[in-house]
Amino acid sequence: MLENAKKITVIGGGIWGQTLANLARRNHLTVRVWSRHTGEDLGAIIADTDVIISAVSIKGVVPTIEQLQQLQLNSRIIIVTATKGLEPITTRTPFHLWNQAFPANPLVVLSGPNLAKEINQGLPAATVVASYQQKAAILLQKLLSGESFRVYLNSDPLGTELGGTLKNVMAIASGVCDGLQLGTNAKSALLTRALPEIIRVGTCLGGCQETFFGLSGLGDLLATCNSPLSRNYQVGYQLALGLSLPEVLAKLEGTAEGINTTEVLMRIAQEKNLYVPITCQVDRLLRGEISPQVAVYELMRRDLKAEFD
Ligand SMILES: NC(=O)C1=CN([C@@H]2O[C@H](COP(=O)(O)OP(=O)(O)OC[C@H]3O[C@@H](n4cnc5c(N)ncnc54)[C@H](O)[C@@H]3O)[C@@H](O)[C@H]2O)C=CC1
Ligand SMILES: O=C(CO)COP(=O)(O)O
Repeated sequence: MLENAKKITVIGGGIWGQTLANLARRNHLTVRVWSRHTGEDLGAIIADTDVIISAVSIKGVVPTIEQLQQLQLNSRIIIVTATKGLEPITTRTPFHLWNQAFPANPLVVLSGPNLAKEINQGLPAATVVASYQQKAAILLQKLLSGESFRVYLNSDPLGTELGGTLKNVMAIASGVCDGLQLGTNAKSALLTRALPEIIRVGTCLGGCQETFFGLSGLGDLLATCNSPLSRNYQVGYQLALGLSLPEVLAKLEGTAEGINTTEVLMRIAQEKNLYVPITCQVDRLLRGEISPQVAVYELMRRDLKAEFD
């Protein structure tokens, strides 16, 4: 089959990059993983590649793009971005950054409720590939789908990406909620109010409302806010147990993107005058300005309002 002849390069040797590489290998594709620590020549690796999957954390996106720009990337190569974060200087999403750097290349966003450890165990999961270039998304769908990994198509790359990015802030809040043992009512209220906050920001930044009700929005919100496997959830949970942020980060394996996303999102919200009450309390908590208990109190004592406005 044509798809089986495709060569894939995964950039980023963290757990998500390795997981995506394994999914492609299960489909008998030729996959190489490049990370800044391997010392291998990236130019030689991508010379005959058909697809580049970027699975670096947000702080690696600009350096990775700059490195590829020096290699004169062939415009037939499909670029896939799997990062969930906001670039701190420009406040842009990875989709914007990749699109600006390589406007001639087909660009696909991959995002969904995808806790890497579960996928590595072969447990069933679903994800979304979204692109303005439908052919590229369809190819990715074929390359990565398998018995335990179901890939859906979407034509809203920005909304797909923003769902996965913004829910990380809510996962921190959810970890706090569970760490403080606030109960099921509180957790349900938090997650239900988190979704309109995500939609308010996500649609303002260009995503379609419908996308946020799908796998990459509500789906990923539920996965990350309910699982101790989520690093973002762990940040909130450990803060609620009384650890300081540096203490939490010293123990954390891998990247909790929600910490940076909260800070960037606060700047976006201030600039665009967006109402983001949950993000605001997470921000103050991460800055060490308030305790987890005060964050809850502040959310509960806000002015009373209509549910939908
Ligand atoms: N772990 C998971 O379950 C999932 C993670 N993601 C997203 O994928 C991205 C990567 O996540 P993980 O692999 O879990 O994180 P990780 O912390 O395990 O790996 C991060 C990777 O980014 C690279 N990197 C960091 N800074 C860099 C720089 N300045 N230059 C070049 N490379 C750099 C690191 O070398 C490493 O390969 C994050 O945005 C995360 O939100 C998305 C879906 C699932
Ligand atoms: O995005 C994820 C699951 O979809 C991974 O969550 P964490 O980055 O919080 O571990």
